[in-house]
Amino acid sequence: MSAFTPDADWLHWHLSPKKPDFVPPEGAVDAHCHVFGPGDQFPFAPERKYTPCDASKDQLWALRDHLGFSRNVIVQATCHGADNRALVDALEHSGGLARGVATVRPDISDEELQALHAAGVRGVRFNFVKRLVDALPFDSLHTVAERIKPLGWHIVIYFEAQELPELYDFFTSLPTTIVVDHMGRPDVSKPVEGEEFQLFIRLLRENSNFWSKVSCPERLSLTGPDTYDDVVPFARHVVEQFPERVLWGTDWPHPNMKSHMPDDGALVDMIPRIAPTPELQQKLLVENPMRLYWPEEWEAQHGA
Ligand SMILES: O=C(O)c1cc(C(=O)O)oc(=O)c1
Repeated sequence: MSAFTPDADWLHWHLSPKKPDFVPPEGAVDAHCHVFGPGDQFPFAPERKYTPCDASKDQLWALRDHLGFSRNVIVQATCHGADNRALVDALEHSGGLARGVATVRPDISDEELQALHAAGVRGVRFNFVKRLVDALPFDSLHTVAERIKPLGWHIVIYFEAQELPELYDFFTSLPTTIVVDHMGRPDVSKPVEGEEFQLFIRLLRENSNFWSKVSCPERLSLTGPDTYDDVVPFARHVVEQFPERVLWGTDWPHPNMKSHMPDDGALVDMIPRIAPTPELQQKLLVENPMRLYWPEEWEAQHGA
């Protein structure tokens, strides 16, 4: 029994996802997923904006194996605030098959940063989605960016498309590799070639340090769960334009989904629609995440 009761409208993650028809290439990485608690072991943060159901590391490994993936990148969920204990515990019990993205405050000590690095953390997340966090001032974020840069870490940013014009200059002032969550959450009722999404494309085109996750059709789609058809042209465009700078993830356990809970196997089956060739699939699922999260291993096998 968890010490926490999930929000009344909380949707539990899918308990019996289908076995995907698409078989991921050997060594595929689910590069965006979370662990929640368990709450009685790793309490949710007092400042959280939602209380989820538990989603443990062992449940994540079971999903990884079921979907035919080999590794995970676990992103610190906002319900844990800057308390990275659940993340670190998962990384330390992953047998080297998971790496992490943490949330840190500007006053974190060098020792704490080193301990996160030793556990497998390779990035920090800056969240600009107002329903999820109280925003930190840009100065603090710059301080964090300068603190983590010497470790070779990158920054993951989460924002919604309508915020990009205002945040654009701040984003391009950051000094590391930047990974954008969920394609910057486009409004998919607007055209791929329209002004809003093209600003995001410009961000990637003009700044070679920017990467994108082509994840979360379940959050972005307006047409619904069967095929998520309306998201496909956006994701495919990004994969085809920037094949060396894209990542894919399940987003399990899908925090804050209200309309439905996706079947993770069906999400995997979307991959060939957004990355239609074996070459693109290999980059999206293996080469790119390995270069970013396990560079020493990748370079030892393939050269820099
Ligand atoms: O859209 C969301 O609600 C959401 C939340 C979180 C989180 O709470 O960390 O992470 C995500 O990737 C997406």
